[in-house]
Amino acid sequence: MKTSIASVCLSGPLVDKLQAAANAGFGGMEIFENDLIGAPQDARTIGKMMRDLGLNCTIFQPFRDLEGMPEPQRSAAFARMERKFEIMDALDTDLVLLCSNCSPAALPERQRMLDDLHELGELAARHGKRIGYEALAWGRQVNDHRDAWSLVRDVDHPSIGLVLDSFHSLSRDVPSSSIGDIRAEKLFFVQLADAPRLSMDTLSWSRHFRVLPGQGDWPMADYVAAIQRIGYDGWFSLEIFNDQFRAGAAAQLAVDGHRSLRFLEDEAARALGRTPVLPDRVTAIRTEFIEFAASHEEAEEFARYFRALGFTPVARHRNKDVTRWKQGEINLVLNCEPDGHAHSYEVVHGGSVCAIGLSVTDKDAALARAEALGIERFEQAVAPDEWDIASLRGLGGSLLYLVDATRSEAMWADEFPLRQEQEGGPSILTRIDHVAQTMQQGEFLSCVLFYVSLFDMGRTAQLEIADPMGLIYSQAVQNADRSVRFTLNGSLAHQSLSSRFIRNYFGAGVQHIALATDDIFQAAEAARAAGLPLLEIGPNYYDDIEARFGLEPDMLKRLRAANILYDRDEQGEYFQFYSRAVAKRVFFEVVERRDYDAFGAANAAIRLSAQASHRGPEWM
Ligand SMILES: O=C(O)c1ccc(O)c(O)c1
Ligand SMILES: [Mg+2]
Repeated sequence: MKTSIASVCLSGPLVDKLQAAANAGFGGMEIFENDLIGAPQDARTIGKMMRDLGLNCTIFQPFRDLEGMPEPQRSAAFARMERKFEIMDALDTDLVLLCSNCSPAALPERQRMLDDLHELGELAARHGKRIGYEALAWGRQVNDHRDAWSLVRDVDHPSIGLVLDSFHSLSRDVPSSSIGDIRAEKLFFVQLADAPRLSMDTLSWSRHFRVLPGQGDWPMADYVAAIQRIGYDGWFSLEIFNDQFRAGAAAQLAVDGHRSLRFLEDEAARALGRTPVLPDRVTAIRTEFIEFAASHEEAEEFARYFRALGFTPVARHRNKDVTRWKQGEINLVLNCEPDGHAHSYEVVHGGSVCAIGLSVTDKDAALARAEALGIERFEQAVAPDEWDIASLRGLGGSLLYLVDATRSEAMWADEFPLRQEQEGGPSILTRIDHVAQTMQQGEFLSCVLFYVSLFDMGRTAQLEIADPMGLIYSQAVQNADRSVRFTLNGSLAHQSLSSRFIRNYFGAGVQHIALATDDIFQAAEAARAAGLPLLEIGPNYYDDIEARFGLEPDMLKRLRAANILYDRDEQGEYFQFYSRAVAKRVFFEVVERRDYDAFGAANAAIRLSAQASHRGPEWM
């Protein structure tokens, strides 16, 4: 796939955009006229810079309001176009994007539009240029690619072709099967953007909420497959207007953009029954371990929490100051080493989760896919007798370890041979239910793409959760059997819990870990008896759920006594309680699911309120 990105997607001065796109591996860039107008370099210099960076100028855009205009606007538009051809010569592109007319003056006369496009084709041909005609979703007369195609087809001029833009097609639910009617040699250019499903006018939606393929809700692979099926082999170019991206780092967006196109190319190849271009998406079997980095002092506090939650320190690492805590299937690793990644992480963030270990069906295939997606590997020195566990750079500088599921037992036995205490009695907590990661709002979409492009995971809808100090956005990524789930949270509000976490923590990271039990009441009682500091829930909540769910008095009493939150939907019931935060950074949740698949979103606001009452130096 020939990959391009529009200059408008990226933040910063034009030359920085060029550099970011080239570094990320794009073969071309669409130059937006405003980016050029604002640049201190002239068009010829920009054109030369692009060539030096190996970037094609794939299209110059946008040109507006030409076809079907009355005089004198009509002649003025043609004269304006002729001037643009000079800029295109300097930029070294022969293609200009003509948006369907949005002017109130545009006349609803098809023959006039055909005549104008034909005359434009003649003008362009004289200058060695081509015109790509794009139906904007809010165009005055033409707002559907089928109508744009019928004009292009009937004008039948070699210099007049079509531009498809997934936003305009999919925001109006134009069926992708209609692309089958388009002749490949008349399709001059393709622009791609995904978007969340929103109900708003198409112009506002388009100009503020476009996202990268894979970050939104649309069937992008079907769209691309339909285009490839007709034999198109030209550019696929990201055109993402997004307020967050404009405020973010160009380098990161360019890397994510390139990743999104690789992912999409692979999905489209699979949809077409062609040879995939990437190794299969990685099947994560379970969250094998959570690794905490801590100073000796903070390690004691973590250890108190682990004990109170029912964990036992079962073994120590063969060479290192690292302890394996275990309960049921759950492994927590507490790392107090004086150097290495965990230590560096601890120095920056304080005692916290520095790594997550996932067991996967095929670690080598996982690494190959990660590499093809431009996901950075992490390597550090290992002693000759230690396992070199493969790891990737995850969120906020933390690590994501990948272990072959068939070898995980051998890994534990080899790496942690020094027995400590015996695990006693049946485990109350059985497995890791989900891991909650908090990040800046600007990192959110990048993180979603990381998980869904690498792993065989889907996304839930994005939810808005009311924190007493502002909205928090939350979304989960999870695999089909729900054995691995991450919830992602971000907020723009300065004083929301998410934002305070990021400030206090110096970056994005794991904010809480949810552990599953088959008996929430037993788990809550055991935690209380063991002295786990619990998050207390106010009385009004219990009055509310009594009224909402018609709970039996006895059940209500038990929930209230144990600070357990409750939810119910059409499928089942959910029970949850929370610890206070260890070292003011990370807290634990215990959940029992009874045929329930969600995360208790209605309770999140209650939890946030309870935590907000611990603001100040004791802020969670
Ligand atoms: O929002 C716009 O005006 C606009 C301009 C150019 C495009 O290619 C497009 O898809 C939208
Ligand atoms: Mg477009």
